Amino acid sequence: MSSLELTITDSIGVLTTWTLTETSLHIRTGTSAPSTPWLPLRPNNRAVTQIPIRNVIAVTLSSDHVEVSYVARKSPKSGLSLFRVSGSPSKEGAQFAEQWCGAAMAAAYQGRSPPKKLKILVNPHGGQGKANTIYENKVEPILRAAGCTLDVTRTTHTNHAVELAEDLSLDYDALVIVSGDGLIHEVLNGFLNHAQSEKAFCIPIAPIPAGSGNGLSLNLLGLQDGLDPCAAALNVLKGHALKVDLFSFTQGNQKRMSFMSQTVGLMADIDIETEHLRWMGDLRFILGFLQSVVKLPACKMELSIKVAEQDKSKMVDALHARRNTASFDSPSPTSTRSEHPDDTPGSSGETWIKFDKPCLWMYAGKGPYVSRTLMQFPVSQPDDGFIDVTIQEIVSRKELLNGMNGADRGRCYWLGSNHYFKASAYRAKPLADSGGMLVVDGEPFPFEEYQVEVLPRLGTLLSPHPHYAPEFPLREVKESDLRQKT
Ligand SMILES: Nc1ncnc2c1ncn2[C@@H]1O[C@H](COP(=O)(O)OP(=O)(O)OP(=O)(O)O)[C@@H](O)[C@H]1O
Repeated sequence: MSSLELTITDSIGVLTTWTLTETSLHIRTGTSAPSTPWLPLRPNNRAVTQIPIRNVIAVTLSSDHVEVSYVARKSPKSGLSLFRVSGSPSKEGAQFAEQWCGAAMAAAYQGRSPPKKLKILVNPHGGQGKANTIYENKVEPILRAAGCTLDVTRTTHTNHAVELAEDLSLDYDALVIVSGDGLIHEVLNGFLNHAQSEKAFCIPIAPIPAGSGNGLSLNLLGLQDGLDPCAAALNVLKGHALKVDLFSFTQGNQKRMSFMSQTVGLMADIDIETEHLRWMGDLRFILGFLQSVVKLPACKMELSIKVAEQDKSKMVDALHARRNTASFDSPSPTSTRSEHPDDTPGSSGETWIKFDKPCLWMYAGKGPYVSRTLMQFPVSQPDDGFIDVTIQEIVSRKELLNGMNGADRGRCYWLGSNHYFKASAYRAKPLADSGGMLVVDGEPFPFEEYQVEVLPRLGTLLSPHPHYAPEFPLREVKESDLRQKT
């Protein structure tokens, strides 16, 4: 597309030029000045405002009035906010203005339409208890500017989201969840019991970070945007459907869904024991970690893991290969039954291994970040058909603290005492004399025998990228370096 220029007189009578290119919208008032991509337009500002086209939310034309809504940063380090700029095209330009607005919307949404009908769940109890304010002040104005129809429910009790998801109408374009990871867990479990379960799992879920860990949002949007509700709202409008593997979690005769993690041992203790510090946001996990290191509790359990890969270098190579070739594809219903029913050891080149040494923790899951401070699964991929299973051997307090330095960049991946497997299934059995906790997607479960199987590509999320956003830039770090340079 060659650039399209529209001349507009703004509300205070200043002549401006709006130039549309394939990648951005430039708004020039008066003489040009150095381009400042993050600068919002202010009256009498003579600079050029350069808006990435992805940040444009709506372009409307009514009688002789053109309005552009977009998100931008007030400063390079701040989060995104909603801005509007408007004015009147010259009389001769009225017809061209219509053409220009159509082209701008087509560029802004890459030829697609913004979602029309959204179901929104707001959990007033999530994280620091600010979900309502976050939704009303930041998210709703952006979704309204894009012309979406919003059907909002505030959850009133635990499992309310399960009940809502069980009966969810299938005609929503997306389900927006203003909370943390716990509410997403509830929604997926509601879908499991939906009368048209497979279709329900095709409704794309978009998280808006208003919980404590917000792991899913961090994994979809990255560290800079993952905790920014406006960036997450932009993802609701612009994200593509990304198919992700989910997990079937079976305990006794109870089957549930898990999408993010299961953990036992020290990491589980932290999650539960810092519950009352929810007001601290994700800092509660660091505080909990330091408290737990003093106790250094050992966890005794028997693990059987159906391993497909355990070579750490090969897993990194596979991750980078996937990032280079990933693309979006159209979602199709996927069976809720496991594709790995065959428990025969060695089936499909996979081998069951046993691990029963006491350990500090076992953490299994999908998505690099479980919270901003912990990249627990750096080589995780959305739909490789595997769950990443990690086991931290018992090490000294000093070694543990050293090893966790750089945990936000996945540095402990390379620790020799951190066993890392790509698996299609695993079973965990707590040993009789051991008390302990089991946490699934951040929620407490009975510390009893359970098993997990991967359900390939069952879930659907909205994502700006066809892969997880966070990068794992660390190549192999020598064990000695891990010990010394911390
Ligand atoms: N109105 C409510 N009152 C009390 N609890 C609620 C209410 N609505 C939902 N819940 C419960 O709040 C819990 C916490 O929600 P969620 O996990 O989304 O936030 P979080 O724990 O702060 O974030 P994260 O899981 O990202 O750390 C969920 O288990 C959910 O069942």
